[in-house]
Amino acid sequence: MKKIHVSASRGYDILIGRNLLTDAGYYLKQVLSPKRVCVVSDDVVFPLYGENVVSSLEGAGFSVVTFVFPHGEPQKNLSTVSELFDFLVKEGFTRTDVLVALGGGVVGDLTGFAAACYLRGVKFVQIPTTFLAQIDSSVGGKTGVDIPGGKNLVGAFWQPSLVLCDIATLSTLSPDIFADGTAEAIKYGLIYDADLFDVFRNHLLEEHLFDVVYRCIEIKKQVVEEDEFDTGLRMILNFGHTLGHAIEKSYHFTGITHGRAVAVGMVLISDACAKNGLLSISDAEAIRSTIQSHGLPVSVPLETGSLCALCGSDKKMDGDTLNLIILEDIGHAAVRKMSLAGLQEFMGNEG
Ligand SMILES: NC(=O)c1ccc[n+]([C@@H]2O[C@H](COP(=O)([O-])OP(=O)(O)OC[C@H]3O[C@@H](n4cnc5c(N)ncnc54)[C@H](O)[C@@H]3O)[C@@H](O)[C@H]2O)c1
Ligand SMILES: O=C(O)C(=O)C[C@@H](O)[C@H](O)[C@H](O)COP(=O)(O)O
Ligand SMILES: [Zn+2]
Repeated sequence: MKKIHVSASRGYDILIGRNLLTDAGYYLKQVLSPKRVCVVSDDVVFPLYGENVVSSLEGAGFSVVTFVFPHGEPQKNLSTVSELFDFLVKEGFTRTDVLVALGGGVVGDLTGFAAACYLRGVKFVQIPTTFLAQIDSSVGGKTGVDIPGGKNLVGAFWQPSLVLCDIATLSTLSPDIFADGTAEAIKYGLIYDADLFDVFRNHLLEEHLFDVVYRCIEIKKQVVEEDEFDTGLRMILNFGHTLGHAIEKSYHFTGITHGRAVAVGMVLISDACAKNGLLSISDAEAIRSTIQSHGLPVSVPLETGSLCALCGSDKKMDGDTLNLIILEDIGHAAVRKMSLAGLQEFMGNEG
């Protein structure tokens, strides 16, 4: 097992290993001493891993209740959060009790947001079970839900108290859901680490899975420690997300997953960077073919112009100015300020 510590407004450890779920109670007890724990999960993950986690927590002396909701992005909304609040009140949860998010990014984002708000803040633990959640969403404290107006538009920065990253849980993922995580892992290579990108370009992920998970978390830790509240460097983690989120919103958060939408967003922006002379054409081609070769889409049947028009609700807007994440080279991202009309032009649309 390896450990990464994140120093943030509230510091915490990320434990990365295999078969950690069985000892979840032990690890939780090292950092927290609640009377009660609420395990929040979805209806796919809980039948697979819920019993193991609950019995480990009970074995460590915690009193455990469970809140399980239907899986999928459309459930990452205020109505599910409200049901969770009602459940916690009914169960008499107090400020010293703890929420445990067992699942993918949907469960983690929603549980973290509920933890940030319930009684003005209770502690929570992340037990991510998708590739995406292990390398990205469980780390860094961005929590939140979607509203019809846009992706993750309601949320809070609320760091977990512990992250248990059990690589063994990835064995039950379908190839499609695994590929969603690959999109975010490729993102880290593109924005921060050209050698990491080469792992994907050369199809070495399977044999280096543990190292890739570790490296992605390490990159996220470094970025978050420098800019926890997303006012500068952290924006690079949003590479491909401005258009990706617009795609998700166009599909009303159903029919395309976050990882796939980000994959398309990264290809569209890389191509635009090449057209605008910021990135070489050969790099843009390598990005497209690498993403495609990992079972991810590189286009959607939507007009880029209409996607750009949806970018006004991007959280990187500053008044009328968008902070767009661009690539200057594989491994090097930058922030470029532009208006929404400028974005249309950058993408090769006149409006
Ligand atoms: N907070 C952040 O920093 C951050 C970062 C990236 C993404 N996100 C968010 O994460 C969400 C996407 O997360 P995701 O891709 O994990 O999707 P998800 O949580 O919807 O999980 C995908 C599917 O996999 C199933 N699943 C989960 N673990 C499994 C396992 N071990 N075996 C079999 N099935 C399993 C789930 O039930 C679900 O049906 C999006 O809402 C995105 O906005 C947040
Ligand atoms: O942690 C971050 O910062 C990220 O941008 C990671 C992204 O992969 C993630 O999808 C995040 O939720 C997007 O942030 P948002 O602020 O645009 O909602
Ligand atoms: Zn993302």
